[in-house]
Amino acid sequence: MAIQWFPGHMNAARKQVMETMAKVDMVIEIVDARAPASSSNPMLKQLRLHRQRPVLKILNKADLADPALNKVWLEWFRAQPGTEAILLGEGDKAAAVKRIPDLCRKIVPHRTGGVKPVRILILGIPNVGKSTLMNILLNRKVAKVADTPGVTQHIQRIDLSDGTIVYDTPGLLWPKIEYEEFGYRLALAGSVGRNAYSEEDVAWFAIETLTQRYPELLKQRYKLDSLDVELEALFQLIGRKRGAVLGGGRVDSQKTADLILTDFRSGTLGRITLETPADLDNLVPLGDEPEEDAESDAE
Ligand SMILES: Nc1nc2c(ncn2[C@@H]2O[C@H](COP(=O)(O)OP(=O)(O)OP(=O)(O)O)[C@@H](O)[C@H]2O)c(=O)[nH]1
Repeated sequence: MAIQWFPGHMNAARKQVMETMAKVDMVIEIVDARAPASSSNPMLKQLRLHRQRPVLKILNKADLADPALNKVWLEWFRAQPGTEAILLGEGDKAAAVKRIPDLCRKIVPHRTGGVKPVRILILGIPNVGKSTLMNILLNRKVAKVADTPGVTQHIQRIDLSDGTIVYDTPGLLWPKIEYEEFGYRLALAGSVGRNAYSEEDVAWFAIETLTQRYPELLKQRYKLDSLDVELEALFQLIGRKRGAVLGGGRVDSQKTADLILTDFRSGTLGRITLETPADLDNLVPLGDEPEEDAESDAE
């Protein structure tokens, strides 16, 4: 089934981004530190190969991500050709953001003679925290800060007082999701519209991921003695523990899903990163999965 996760207006924005890429010296891509690979735009890799632009990866919301994996991802990105990377979200964010223009001048030293300004394209998926960052960077309210994905709309050229030129783009997804788990991780992080994935499916994905990667955090938050039950039973148990119960004693699935997603997104569950660089070796592109269903149908 095709997933409706790519709103129509993003097509126009995508074309604009490709054109703007030709005018800039470098790219800043803001990714979600909780899912740094899933939130990286695959289009950017292709465009950069073509145009050879260096990139600064900003791993934002680092305060919500696993501190040990923050370090791992930082090193991993830095090992990629033409790539610098920083964490953002822990500690003094304003101070860290204000250092970004200097860092950009180091990344493109041929522009730093003072004659020509450094031109930067800023990219990031919806809800990754781009507006928040831009507001600090520009030191004035130019963009709305909101929780709803896709609020920012047009590419804006902004000239900073130090001569840097910033092209700010709307929160952007890409037309085709490459891997199923990438889509779920983005949905869990709150960057994909609610019409793409059901909240219940995303909450199930959250619990499944947590049982595998952060079982202790899951047990602690929901006061669970053991996780040694089927996923469905675990979901029900969490609903009961959190009081999401309907009149007849049935668990309110929608409310349970909502509670789990809110707990994850707010950091109440703890500092969680949904993927590691090692996971990248085991991905199966969507459409290339082994046809188990076809076999079982034939039986
Ligand atoms: N915990 C945490 N929350 C953050 C951080 N940066 C942004 N946020 C929150 O993330 C949400 C989205 O931030 P925005 O700045 O509106 O994100 P955006 O990328 O501009 O979103 P779009 O307009 O949808 O493209 C807001 O609730 C912010 O308060 C961060 O570093 N840590």
